[in-house]
Amino acid sequence: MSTKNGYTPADTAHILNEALPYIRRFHGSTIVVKYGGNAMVDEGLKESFARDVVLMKLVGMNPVIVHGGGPQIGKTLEEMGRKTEFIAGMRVTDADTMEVVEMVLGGHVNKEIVRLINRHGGKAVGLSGKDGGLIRARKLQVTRESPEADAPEIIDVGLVGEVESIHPEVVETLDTGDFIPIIAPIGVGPEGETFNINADLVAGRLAQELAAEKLVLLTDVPGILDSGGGLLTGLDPEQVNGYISDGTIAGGMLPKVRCCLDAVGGGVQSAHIIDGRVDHALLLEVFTDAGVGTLIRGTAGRTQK
Ligand SMILES: Nc1ncnc2c1ncn2[C@@H]1O[C@H](COP(=O)(O)OP(=O)(O)O)[C@@H](O)[C@H]1O
Ligand SMILES: CC(=O)N[C@@H](CCC(=O)OP(=O)(O)O)C(=O)O
Repeated sequence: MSTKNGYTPADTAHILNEALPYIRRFHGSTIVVKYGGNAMVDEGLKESFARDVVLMKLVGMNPVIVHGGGPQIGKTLEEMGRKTEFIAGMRVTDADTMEVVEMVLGGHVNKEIVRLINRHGGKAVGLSGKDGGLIRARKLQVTRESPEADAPEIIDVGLVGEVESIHPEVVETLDTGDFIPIIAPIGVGPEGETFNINADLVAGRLAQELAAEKLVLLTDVPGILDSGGGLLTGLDPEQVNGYISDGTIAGGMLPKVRCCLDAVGGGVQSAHIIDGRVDHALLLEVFTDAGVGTLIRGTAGRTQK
Protein backbone atom coordinates (compact mmCIF):
# COMPACT_ATOMS: atom_id res chain seq x y z
CA MET A 1 0.00 0.00 0.00
CA SER A 2 1.36 3.45 -0.84
CA THR A 3 0.07 6.86 0.20
CA LYS A 4 -0.66 9.88 -2.03
CA ASN A 5 3.03 10.88 -2.04
CA GLY A 6 4.15 7.40 -3.12
CA TYR A 7 5.53 6.32 0.30
CA THR A 8 4.28 3.24 2.12
CA PRO A 9 3.21 3.77 5.75
CA ALA A 10 6.41 1.93 6.73
CA ASP A 11 8.52 4.42 4.72
CA THR A 12 6.76 7.32 6.39
CA ALA A 13 7.24 5.81 9.86
CA HIS A 14 10.92 5.23 9.09
CA ILE A 15 11.43 8.85 8.00
CA LEU A 16 9.72 10.26 11.09
CA ASN A 17 11.64 7.86 13.33
CA GLU A 18 14.97 8.89 11.81
CA ALA A 19 14.23 12.52 12.74
CA LEU A 20 13.56 11.78 16.43
CA PRO A 21 17.19 11.63 17.72
CA TYR A 22 17.97 14.92 15.96
CA ILE A 23 14.89 16.59 17.41
CA ARG A 24 15.98 15.43 20.87
CA ARG A 25 19.64 16.33 20.40
CA PHE A 26 19.08 19.80 18.99
CA HIS A 27 16.16 20.79 21.25
CA GLY A 28 16.99 24.22 22.67
CA SER A 29 20.05 24.60 20.38
CA THR A 30 20.75 27.60 18.23
CA ILE A 31 21.27 26.94 14.54
CA VAL A 32 22.52 29.87 12.45
CA VAL A 33 21.52 29.59 8.80
CA LYS A 34 22.97 31.79 6.06
CA TYR A 35 20.47 32.04 3.24
CA GLY A 36 22.40 33.23 0.18
CA GLY A 37 20.91 35.40 -2.53
CA ASN A 38 21.58 32.74 -5.17
CA ALA A 39 19.54 30.21 -3.20
CA MET A 40 16.57 32.59 -3.16
CA VAL A 41 15.65 32.64 -6.82
CA ASP A 42 13.01 29.91 -7.15
CA GLU A 43 9.56 30.50 -5.60
CA GLY A 44 9.02 26.80 -4.75
CA LEU A 45 12.41 26.55 -3.04
CA LYS A 46 11.75 29.71 -1.05
CA GLU A 47 8.49 28.20 0.24
CA SER A 48 10.16 24.93 1.26
CA PHE A 49 13.00 26.85 2.98
CA ALA A 50 10.41 28.80 4.99
CA ARG A 51 8.58 25.59 5.98
CA ASP A 52 11.87 23.99 7.11
CA VAL A 53 12.67 26.98 9.34
CA VAL A 54 9.18 26.92 10.88
CA LEU A 55 9.47 23.17 11.55
CA MET A 56 12.83 23.66 13.28
CA LYS A 57 11.31 26.30 15.57
CA LEU A 58 8.21 24.24 16.32
CA VAL A 59 10.28 21.26 17.48
CA GLY A 60 12.24 23.44 19.89
CA MET A 61 15.35 24.61 18.00
CA ASN A 62 16.29 28.26 17.70
CA PRO A 63 16.92 28.99 14.03
CA VAL A 64 18.57 32.38 13.39
CA ILE A 65 18.58 33.41 9.74
CA VAL A 66 21.23 35.69 8.21
CA HIS A 67 20.41 36.47 4.61
CA GLY A 68 22.37 37.68 1.61
CA GLY A 69 20.94 39.27 -1.50
CA GLY A 70 23.92 39.95 -3.77
CA PRO A 71 22.06 39.09 -7.01
CA GLN A 72 19.02 41.14 -5.91
CA ILE A 73 21.23 44.19 -5.18
CA GLY A 74 22.96 43.72 -8.55
CA LYS A 75 19.62 43.63 -10.40
CA THR A 76 18.35 46.80 -8.71
CA LEU A 77 21.59 48.67 -9.43
CA GLU A 78 21.39 47.55 -13.06
CA GLU A 79 17.78 48.74 -13.36
CA MET A 80 18.95 52.10 -12.02
CA GLY A 81 21.66 52.17 -14.67
CA ARG A 82 24.47 51.92 -12.09
CA LYS A 83 27.59 49.84 -12.48
CA THR A 84 28.84 47.59 -9.70
CA GLU A 85 32.30 46.19 -9.11
CA PHE A 86 33.59 43.40 -6.86
CA ILE A 87 37.11 43.34 -5.45
CA ALA A 88 38.22 40.24 -3.51
CA GLY A 89 34.59 39.09 -3.39
CA MET A 90 33.36 42.37 -1.87
CA ARG A 91 31.05 44.86 -3.61
CA VAL A 92 32.73 48.26 -3.87
CA THR A 93 30.20 50.38 -1.97
CA ASP A 94 30.07 54.19 -2.23
CA ALA A 95 27.44 56.22 -0.33
CA ASP A 96 24.85 56.00 -3.14
CA THR A 97 25.38 52.24 -3.51
CA MET A 98 25.04 51.84 0.27
CA GLU A 99 21.56 53.40 0.08
CA VAL A 100 20.55 50.82 -2.52
CA VAL A 101 22.15 47.95 -0.55
CA GLU A 102 20.25 48.95 2.59
CA MET A 103 16.99 49.36 0.68
CA VAL A 104 17.28 45.96 -1.02
CA LEU A 105 18.66 43.94 1.92
CA GLY A 106 16.84 45.62 4.82
CA GLY A 107 13.68 46.31 2.82
CA HIS A 108 12.83 43.92 0.01
CA VAL A 109 14.82 40.77 0.78
CA ASN A 110 14.40 40.85 4.56
CA LYS A 111 10.67 41.47 4.43
CA GLU A 112 10.17 38.80 1.77
CA ILE A 113 11.72 36.17 4.05
CA VAL A 114 9.68 37.45 7.02
CA ARG A 115 6.51 37.22 4.91
CA LEU A 116 7.26 33.67 3.75
CA ILE A 117 8.03 32.34 7.23
CA ASN A 118 4.97 34.00 8.75
CA ARG A 119 2.76 32.63 5.98
CA HIS A 120 3.85 29.13 7.04
CA GLY A 121 2.97 29.70 10.69
CA GLY A 122 6.24 31.11 12.09
CA LYS A 123 6.71 34.42 13.90
CA ALA A 124 9.62 35.98 12.04
CA VAL A 125 11.03 39.37 12.99
CA GLY A 126 13.20 41.25 10.49
CA LEU A 127 16.29 43.06 11.77
CA SER A 128 19.41 44.60 10.37
CA GLY A 129 22.65 44.86 12.31
CA LYS A 130 21.50 48.35 13.30
CA ASP A 131 18.58 47.10 15.37
CA GLY A 132 19.31 46.80 19.06
CA GLY A 133 22.96 47.64 18.25
CA LEU A 134 23.37 44.04 17.00
CA ILE A 135 26.40 44.45 14.69
CA ARG A 136 29.17 46.95 15.37
CA ALA A 137 31.36 47.17 12.25
CA ARG A 138 34.62 48.71 11.08
CA LYS A 139 35.91 49.45 7.60
CA LEU A 140 37.31 46.36 5.90
CA GLN A 141 40.90 46.71 4.72
CA VAL A 142 41.31 44.96 1.37
CA THR A 143 44.86 44.40 0.14
CA ARG A 144 46.18 43.07 -3.14
CA GLU A 145 49.58 41.43 -3.65
CA SER A 146 51.40 42.32 -6.82
CA PRO A 147 54.74 40.97 -8.06
CA GLU A 148 55.88 44.52 -9.01
CA ALA A 149 55.24 46.10 -5.58
CA ASP A 150 57.26 45.41 -2.40
CA ALA A 151 54.28 45.74 -0.09
CA PRO A 152 50.65 44.69 -0.67
CA GLU A 153 48.56 47.45 -2.23
CA ILE A 154 45.69 48.75 -0.03
CA ILE A 155 42.46 49.06 -2.03
CA ASP A 156 39.62 51.31 -0.91
CA VAL A 157 36.34 49.41 -1.31
CA GLY A 158 34.31 52.18 0.34
CA LEU A 159 31.64 51.42 2.93
CA VAL A 160 32.39 47.70 3.12
CA GLY A 161 32.61 46.54 6.69
CA GLU A 162 33.76 43.65 8.77
CA VAL A 163 32.25 42.65 12.09
CA GLU A 164 33.96 44.33 15.02
CA SER A 165 31.60 43.04 17.68
CA ILE A 166 28.20 41.43 18.02
CA HIS A 167 25.75 42.45 20.73
CA PRO A 168 23.33 39.53 20.60
CA GLU A 169 20.82 40.61 23.29
CA VAL A 170 18.13 41.43 20.74
CA VAL A 171 18.49 38.00 19.08
CA GLU A 172 18.53 36.18 22.42
CA THR A 173 15.39 38.03 23.50
CA LEU A 174 13.58 37.03 20.31
CA ASP A 175 14.79 33.43 20.63
CA THR A 176 13.43 33.05 24.15
CA GLY A 177 10.07 34.21 22.84
CA ASP A 178 8.58 32.29 19.95
CA PHE A 179 10.21 34.56 17.39
CA ILE A 180 12.57 33.76 14.53
CA PRO A 181 15.16 36.52 13.89
CA ILE A 182 15.85 37.33 10.22
CA ILE A 183 19.00 39.43 9.94
CA ALA A 184 20.23 41.65 7.08
CA PRO A 185 24.06 41.92 7.01
CA ILE A 186 24.40 45.64 7.69
CA GLY A 187 26.52 47.06 10.50
CA VAL A 188 27.08 50.39 12.22
CA GLY A 189 30.52 52.02 12.43
CA PRO A 190 32.07 54.03 15.28
CA GLU A 191 30.85 57.31 13.75
CA GLY A 192 27.38 55.93 13.08
CA GLU A 193 28.27 55.05 9.46
CA THR A 194 26.32 52.29 7.74
CA PHE A 195 28.50 49.41 6.47
CA ASN A 196 27.75 46.72 3.88
CA ILE A 197 29.04 43.37 5.18
CA ASN A 198 29.35 40.05 3.36
CA ALA A 199 26.56 37.84 4.74
CA ASP A 200 28.83 34.80 5.25
CA LEU A 201 31.06 36.86 7.56
CA VAL A 202 28.07 37.96 9.64
CA ALA A 203 26.68 34.43 9.91
CA GLY A 204 30.04 32.98 11.00
CA ARG A 205 30.59 35.57 13.75
CA LEU A 206 27.01 35.41 14.95
CA ALA A 207 27.21 31.62 15.23
CA GLN A 208 30.27 32.00 17.48
CA GLU A 209 28.75 34.72 19.64
CA LEU A 210 25.53 32.75 20.12
CA ALA A 211 27.53 29.55 20.83
CA ALA A 212 25.46 27.91 18.10
CA GLU A 213 25.32 24.14 17.66
CA LYS A 214 25.52 24.50 13.89
CA LEU A 215 26.31 27.02 11.20
CA VAL A 216 24.61 26.14 7.90
CA LEU A 217 25.50 28.04 4.72
CA LEU A 218 23.11 27.57 1.80
CA THR A 219 24.72 28.21 -1.56
CA ASP A 220 24.29 27.22 -5.21
CA VAL A 221 26.75 24.32 -5.46
CA PRO A 222 26.40 20.85 -3.86
CA GLY A 223 29.05 21.69 -1.21
CA ILE A 224 32.86 21.73 -1.34
CA LEU A 225 33.97 19.88 -4.46
CA ASP A 226 37.30 18.17 -5.08
CA SER A 227 39.40 18.87 -8.19
CA GLY A 228 37.43 16.19 -10.09
CA GLY A 229 34.09 17.78 -9.18
CA GLY A 230 33.22 15.13 -6.55
CA LEU A 231 31.46 16.22 -3.36
CA LEU A 232 33.60 16.22 -0.21
CA THR A 233 31.09 15.18 2.45
CA GLY A 234 33.14 15.53 5.63
CA LEU A 235 36.29 17.55 6.36
CA ASP A 236 38.31 18.60 9.38
CA PRO A 237 40.16 21.96 9.52
CA GLU A 238 43.48 20.40 8.49
CA GLN A 239 41.97 18.88 5.36
CA VAL A 240 40.22 22.17 4.54
CA ASN A 241 43.53 24.06 4.83
CA GLY A 242 45.12 21.50 2.51
CA TYR A 243 42.45 22.10 -0.14
CA ILE A 244 42.92 25.88 0.22
CA SER A 245 46.72 25.58 -0.20
CA ASP A 246 46.49 23.40 -3.30
CA GLY A 247 43.89 25.73 -4.89
CA THR A 248 40.98 23.25 -4.88
CA ILE A 249 38.99 25.70 -2.77
CA ALA A 250 39.00 29.14 -4.41
CA GLY A 251 36.86 32.16 -5.36
CA GLY A 252 33.55 32.63 -3.57
CA MET A 253 34.08 29.37 -1.64
CA LEU A 254 37.11 30.83 0.19
CA PRO A 255 35.27 33.33 2.45
CA LYS A 256 32.69 30.62 3.15
CA VAL A 257 35.17 28.01 4.33
CA ARG A 258 37.12 30.62 6.32
CA CYS A 259 33.89 31.49 8.17
CA CYS A 260 33.31 27.79 8.80
CA LEU A 261 36.85 27.35 10.15
CA ASP A 262 36.48 30.40 12.42
CA ALA A 263 33.11 29.11 13.63
CA VAL A 264 34.27 25.57 14.48
CA GLY A 265 37.50 27.01 15.95
CA GLY A 266 35.33 29.31 18.07
CA GLY A 267 33.19 26.59 19.62
CA VAL A 268 30.44 25.93 17.05
CA GLN A 269 30.05 22.13 16.87
CA SER A 270 29.79 21.84 13.11
CA ALA A 271 29.55 23.97 9.98
CA HIS A 272 27.77 22.84 6.82
CA ILE A 273 27.89 24.11 3.26
CA ILE A 274 24.80 22.82 1.48
CA ASP A 275 23.02 23.20 -1.84
CA GLY A 276 20.14 25.66 -1.55
CA ARG A 277 18.86 24.51 -4.95
CA VAL A 278 17.84 21.15 -3.46
CA ASP A 279 14.25 21.12 -2.21
CA HIS A 280 14.19 21.02 1.63
CA ALA A 281 18.01 21.00 1.83
CA LEU A 282 17.85 22.44 5.36
CA LEU A 283 15.40 19.81 6.57
CA LEU A 284 17.56 17.02 5.12
CA GLU A 285 20.66 18.46 6.78
CA VAL A 286 19.19 18.88 10.23
CA PHE A 287 16.87 15.86 10.52
CA THR A 288 18.44 12.96 8.59
CA ASP A 289 21.41 10.64 9.17
CA ALA A 290 23.07 11.27 5.84
CA GLY A 291 22.73 15.06 5.80
CA VAL A 292 23.56 16.87 2.58
CA GLY A 293 26.54 18.86 1.33
CA THR A 294 29.85 19.26 3.17
CA LEU A 295 30.28 19.03 6.93
CA ILE A 296 33.25 20.80 8.54
CA ARG A 297 33.79 19.76 12.12
CA GLY A 298 36.14 21.17 14.73
CA THR A 299 39.18 19.09 15.61
CA ALA A 300 37.73 18.44 19.05
CA GLY A 301 34.19 18.12 17.69
CA ARG A 302 32.03 15.11 17.15
CA THR A 303 32.82 12.82 14.28
CA GLN A 304 29.19 12.35 13.38
CA LYS A 305 26.99 14.98 11.73
N1 LIG B 1 36.22 23.57 -4.22
C1 LIG B 1 35.10 24.24 -4.53
N2 LIG B 1 33.89 23.66 -4.37
C2 LIG B 1 32.74 24.30 -4.68
N3 LIG B 1 32.70 25.57 -5.15
C3 LIG B 1 33.87 26.23 -5.34
C4 LIG B 1 35.12 25.60 -5.02
N4 LIG B 1 36.11 26.48 -5.29
C5 LIG B 1 35.51 27.58 -5.77
N5 LIG B 1 34.17 27.47 -5.80
C6 LIG B 1 33.26 28.51 -6.26
O1 LIG B 1 32.56 29.09 -5.16
C7 LIG B 1 31.25 29.45 -5.57
C8 LIG B 1 30.34 29.64 -4.37
O2 LIG B 1 30.57 30.93 -3.83
P1 LIG B 1 29.56 32.17 -4.13
O3 LIG B 1 29.16 32.16 -5.56
O4 LIG B 1 30.21 33.39 -3.59
O5 LIG B 1 28.31 31.72 -3.27
P2 LIG B 1 27.06 32.56 -2.64
O6 LIG B 1 26.56 33.48 -3.70
O7 LIG B 1 26.10 31.48 -2.25
O8 LIG B 1 27.58 33.32 -1.43
C9 LIG B 1 30.85 28.32 -6.49
O9 LIG B 1 29.83 28.69 -7.39
C10 LIG B 1 32.17 27.99 -7.20
O10 LIG B 1 32.28 28.71 -8.39
C1 LIG C 1 30.40 43.64 0.92
C2 LIG C 1 29.48 42.79 0.10
O1 LIG C 1 29.85 42.30 -0.96
N1 LIG C 1 28.24 42.62 0.59
C3 LIG C 1 27.25 41.83 -0.08
C4 LIG C 1 26.07 41.68 0.89
C5 LIG C 1 25.04 40.68 0.42
C6 LIG C 1 25.58 39.26 0.36
O2 LIG C 1 26.54 38.86 1.00
O3 LIG C 1 24.80 38.46 -0.47
P1 LIG C 1 25.07 36.94 -0.96
O4 LIG C 1 25.27 36.12 0.25
O5 LIG C 1 23.79 36.65 -1.68
O6 LIG C 1 26.26 36.97 -1.88
C7 LIG C 1 26.79 42.53 -1.39
O7 LIG C 1 26.77 43.75 -1.47
O8 LIG C 1 26.44 41.77 -2.32
